[in-house]
Amino acid sequence: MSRTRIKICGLTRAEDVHAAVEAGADAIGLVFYPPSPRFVAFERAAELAALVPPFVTTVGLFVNPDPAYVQQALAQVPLQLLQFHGDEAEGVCAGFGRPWIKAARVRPGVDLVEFSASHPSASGLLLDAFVEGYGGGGKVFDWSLIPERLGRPLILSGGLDPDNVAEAVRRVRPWAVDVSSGVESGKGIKDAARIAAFVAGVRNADG
Ligand SMILES: O=C(O)c1ccccc1NCC(=O)[C@H](O)[C@H](O)COP(=O)(O)O
Repeated sequence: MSRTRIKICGLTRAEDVHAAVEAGADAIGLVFYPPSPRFVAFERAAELAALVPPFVTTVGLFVNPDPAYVQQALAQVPLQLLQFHGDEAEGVCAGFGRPWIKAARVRPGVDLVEFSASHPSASGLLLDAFVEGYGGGGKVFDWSLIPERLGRPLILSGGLDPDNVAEAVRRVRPWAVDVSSGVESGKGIKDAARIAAFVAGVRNADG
């Protein structure tokens, strides 16, 4: 079994990028959704992305973006992967010539098999809890709603933190986990000790 990959999302400060990389994160997420408290403008995002070493992936997160806005981001920030966290259709997500993942906002009644089938060229599916305001809500969803086979890499998110991530990894065995608020001391302010504890929890579950 390969190790569980780890993405730390919603970074806004240089010290948080360093903390994530030092702790062993595989990816960092930059939020390009202006209403979010974790939003970063392109200039700032480019500064943060410049701190990311080779073999750590920089992910750009969008919510129902105007395609021109995504193109601007790609022109100004070295993003290796796009994350669509709204209601974007396959045709929109696939239109940028970059690998992308699609977030499903999970609540009872959501058909994840159908959701997966309707985004066939996504590199992976990120499962997040349904919250008002799209994401980063720190809410856990019922993991038993995840079907046995979704046919593509699964990124588990939604309310993960240093205390519950080991159990989440053991129960779901996702390809990767994604965390934002669970490693924060305030909205958009990451806590280095919590990031390190989160990574340790994942490694503990990996065995
Ligand atoms: O972080 C935000 O503010 C945000 C806003 C709109 C859509 C998505 C957003 N964040 C998503 C994430 O940070 C993660 O991919 C994931 O949802 C985990 O969030 P959390 O439950 O806070 O750990």
